[in-house]
Amino acid sequence: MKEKLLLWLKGQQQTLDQIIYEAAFEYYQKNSVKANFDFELSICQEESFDLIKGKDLCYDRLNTPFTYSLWYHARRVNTFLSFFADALLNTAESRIEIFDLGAGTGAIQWAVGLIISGMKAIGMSTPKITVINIDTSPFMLLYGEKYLWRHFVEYYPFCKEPNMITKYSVVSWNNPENLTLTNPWIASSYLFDMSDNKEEIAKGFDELVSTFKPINLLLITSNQDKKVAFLKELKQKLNNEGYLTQGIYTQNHNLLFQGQLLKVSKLRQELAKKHGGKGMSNSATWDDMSFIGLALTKQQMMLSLQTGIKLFTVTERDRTKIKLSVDQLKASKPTGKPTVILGPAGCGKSVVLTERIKNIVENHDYNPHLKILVTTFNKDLVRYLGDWLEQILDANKCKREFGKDFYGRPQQYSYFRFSNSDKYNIYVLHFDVLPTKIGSVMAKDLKFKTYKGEIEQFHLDKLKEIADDLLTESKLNKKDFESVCDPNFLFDEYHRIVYGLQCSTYKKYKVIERVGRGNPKLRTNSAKRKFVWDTLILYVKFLKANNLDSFTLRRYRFLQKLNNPKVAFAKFDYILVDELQDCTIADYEIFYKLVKDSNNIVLAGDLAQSIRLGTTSRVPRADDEMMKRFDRILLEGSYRLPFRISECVKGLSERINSKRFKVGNNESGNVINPFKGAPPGARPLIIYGENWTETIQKLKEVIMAYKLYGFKSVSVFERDDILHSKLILNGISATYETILKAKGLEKQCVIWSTRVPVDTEKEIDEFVYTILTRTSAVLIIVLSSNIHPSYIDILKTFDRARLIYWDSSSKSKFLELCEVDN
Ligand SMILES: Nc1ncnc2c1ncn2[C@@H]1O[C@H](COP(=O)(O)OP(=O)(O)OP(=O)(O)O)[C@@H](O)[C@H]1O
Repeated sequence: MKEKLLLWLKGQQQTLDQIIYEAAFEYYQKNSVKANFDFELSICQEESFDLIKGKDLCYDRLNTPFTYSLWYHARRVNTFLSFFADALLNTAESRIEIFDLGAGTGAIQWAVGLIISGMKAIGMSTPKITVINIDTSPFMLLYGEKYLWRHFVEYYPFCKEPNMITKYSVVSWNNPENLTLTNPWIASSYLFDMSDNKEEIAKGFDELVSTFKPINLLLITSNQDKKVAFLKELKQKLNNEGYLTQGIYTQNHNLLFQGQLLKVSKLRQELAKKHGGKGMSNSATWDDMSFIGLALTKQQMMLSLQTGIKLFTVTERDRTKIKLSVDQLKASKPTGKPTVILGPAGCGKSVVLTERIKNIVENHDYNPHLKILVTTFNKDLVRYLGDWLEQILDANKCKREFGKDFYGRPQQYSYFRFSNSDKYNIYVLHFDVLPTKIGSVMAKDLKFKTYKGEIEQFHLDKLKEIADDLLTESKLNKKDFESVCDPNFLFDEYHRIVYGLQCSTYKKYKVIERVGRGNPKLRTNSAKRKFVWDTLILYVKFLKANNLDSFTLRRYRFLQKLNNPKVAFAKFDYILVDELQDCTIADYEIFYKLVKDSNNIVLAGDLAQSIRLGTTSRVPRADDEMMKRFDRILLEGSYRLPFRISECVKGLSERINSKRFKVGNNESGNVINPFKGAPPGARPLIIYGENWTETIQKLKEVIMAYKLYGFKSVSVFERDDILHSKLILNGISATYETILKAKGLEKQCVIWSTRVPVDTEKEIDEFVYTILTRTSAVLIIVLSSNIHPSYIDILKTFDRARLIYWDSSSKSKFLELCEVDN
């Protein structure tokens, strides 16, 4: 029978060539009209050589599957035929579910479809087969389904349902229809080829094998020394677990199909003539010289599983479904010691904090006397933390109540009250409302100013006015003092040094070490320092005289009250703070005064996202007397950022760290590293348009194409209202964002517009880094012609192999800005 089947299969060579050609031709006709088609094609062609060079191919461009199918698809089908012919002829099962991990354009599905068509043709009965294609690239899966497979079943109609059921899933498969898995086989095609995280993927693969207990396993990898060595390690492990090696398939193995794909090669040559592209004119062949395959088998009890399959760890937004990692779990256990949890953007600090609260509450068995404060510096994050707590706390044992403003409108902050409790047990409050909500410090608002921006501007204008007047009066040399008259500098100096380091007297201020403040430098005891102090004193006097305050002044009054032994406060049993990078030493002092036992303070954050305090931010250190006993926990890897984006922005995160050392703050931030099991996702996209029409047109195309990654709306950073409204006018769902509002939160598609400079001079790196690390799926960077020089410096830190230029003008502009030869 095998001979007969092989003979039938051999006869299909030309038909398969024809199908790949037809699918590609249809794709070409539909897509070659696109403005960036030529550029895309040539880059995809160039990038496909990365595979040969042993580098990672990212599979995240529109045309990647098209060029891939014209070279690799046929080879892969050829590779898989021998294995599946052996396996299908030897099985007596009536149903088989094949999981193809790293399915790409679906070569396994083709091989299996061809074999069962052949078995049918020679009169054999065939099992009913379900193929579940799982891949990290939605582009590859889409091309496999909508082009290749659609044409394939026209020629091999036996492969339609019910004989063969095909499914496609990006990254993981949840078994949405509760399919009963009776006889799963698992194939992993080139899954362990990713250079950086193959160990982690192998770990996940091992878990899959023990969960699904597949009878047949097929592992395929590129035939390169390191990858073969890795495969051998894996083989050893699986052998130890009882899997027997059935066969090793290499290029020497007798491949069924030989020679050239004539139709496909002809198309390649036509494409080369019309569009160019390195190597495009080369003929495609059926030989596969570059793989090694390993088939394993284990006879075992069949299972009836209804579970799903997870290829990578995907960002999970539903708090109840998050399975914490071992490190996260460890960090979430209350230790009876003050704790600092540090880690890069998206490593799960907020997840850990909420889990720790749950543990505390459960350890105290929802005791109605328990009093916990959860606070952070961003209103929306306060809401988010409250939502997460609501999801994981026992709804039968506590209820949430939202705070209300003066007019009774619900606010983002909330409280949890346990059953049988006559007071709030958990306070989830924005830091800026602490003085008023728990310190009874009256807010002296600027009644005539409504918006936060307006209020801030009022303070800046006042500082400028006071500094200028003082300079004129004191007859100092204007030029020498210009830098210290900058109202932004004065505003920050007041918050970060005078309040932050609690310099209540000039005696202290004149000599204090202003760690991390950079320029302008103020020598101790200098005339400049005295000038700054006098200005700030006049400013505070002005506010007091006019019955006004600022958020810093309110905090200061709160701390004064806490320091006053005559004022009694009902203290908290536990205090947990998210985004510690926004805490000054004075803020830490507030926490110390508010907690009954300083062992019960937990702080979490990331100094690299320090957009308020910049390089002055610091975590409690061993040399701070009151903070000596802090346990430090470091979490690693970002669950939020797709692998490729982490790789791209790593240089920027390293630069932020080294900058801190340069200004004398030796407390380093956390360099971002992709979480090893994170899905690759798409690389950041670079777009440039000569004018608005061109920019919006390109953005529309990109958004349409990359929606495959699952986002519905885009988030426009930073303060670019024109871009935001133009997108809305063009029917694109978009939100207008500022990083002060969005820090600590995440968005599915971030657009960073480089058109508007951020309104801070010093923390640009931290600002932009925080913007770039908000995305959980897609990042689009829109270049502009008059881009701020600091933004150019940031673009220069990007790993260029980890960028997608949308078209040639976007590429030229990027390289021109970064002064790199095109
Ligand atoms: N173990 C996990 N499994 C799956 N998803 C996770 C896991 N841990 C965290 N996440 C997800 O990763 C994202 C980032 O988590 P979180 O907001 O806690 O990170 P963070 O360190 O606080 O980020 P930032 O520094 O930006 O504030 C969230 O969507 C969260 O649900």
